Amino acid sequence: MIRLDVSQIHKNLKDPDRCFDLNIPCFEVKSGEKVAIIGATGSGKTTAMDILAMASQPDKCERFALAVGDKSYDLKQIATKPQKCARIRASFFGYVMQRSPLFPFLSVRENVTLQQLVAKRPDPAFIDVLLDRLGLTMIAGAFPSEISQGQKQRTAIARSLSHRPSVILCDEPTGALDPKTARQCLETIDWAAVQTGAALIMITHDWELAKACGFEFCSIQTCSLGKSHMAGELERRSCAAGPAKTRRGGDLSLGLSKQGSGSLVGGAR
Ligand SMILES: Nc1ncnc2c1ncn2[C@@H]1O[C@H](COP(=O)(O)OP(=O)(O)OP(=O)(O)O)[C@@H](O)[C@H]1O
Repeated sequence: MIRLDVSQIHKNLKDPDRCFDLNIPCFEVKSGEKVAIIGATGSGKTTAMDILAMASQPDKCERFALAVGDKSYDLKQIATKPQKCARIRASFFGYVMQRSPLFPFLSVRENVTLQQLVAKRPDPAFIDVLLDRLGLTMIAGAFPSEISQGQKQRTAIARSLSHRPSVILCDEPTGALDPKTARQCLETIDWAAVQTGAALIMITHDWELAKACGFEFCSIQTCSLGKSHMAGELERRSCAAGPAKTRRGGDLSLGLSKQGSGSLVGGAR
């Protein structure tokens, strides 16, 4: 059983002209669950995902815990120890970023293999399967400068799945792909999650595809706290308390907050 569980997370981003506050009051995802995070552009989805993937540290955090089998990890503590943090992240997390950079001097296959080596879980046969499912077998020996943007994106997906992570996080993984290839990729991500009983979290603007692949939706609500001060909030309640409820109930809807900022409201399927 895998369970990622966070509460009362806060992150502030600011520069001289503006400020953005992200809050995650409560978010939990378990083995076999597939959660699609949706929200208007700039609402804080990537900021939230970076924190959940341990790629960025929150400013405040009450609880940040990962359970894998009978072991549990206090990620709040681990995040303060860079070496241990890197080990846990490489072992348990697979993160497909919006634009995941590849090593330019390694081939497609070598880029994918590297993740397994870092996680100390070499499995060339599993790489063969991933390359095949993602339509990359023909270009396995090519270098990043010799392949298209969509092929780079699929290589990044293969890399993030290759070490059989416990938590798979994908930030718009199919953004650069045509509809057929996008579906093929999402099905592969889903398949890999099922193989390992992983928990799957994905940011997407493609609601139809996510719905077709059986994702549950979870939205980031935004509001304006001043002229140049925005805030975003992501919440998914404990499954023990029942399925996540919408603030306004029912299906996905797009509304406007009092201050006039976009607010996207979603809920359980
Ligand atoms: N250094 C900063 N100072 C102030 N605000 C920032 C800073 N960096 C980012 N932001 C703002 O934080 C908000 C959240 O950014 P984030 O990338 O998480 O949004 P997103 O929902 O993933 O957007 P998209 O859908 O366009 O990828 C945005 O409104 C962005 O402009």
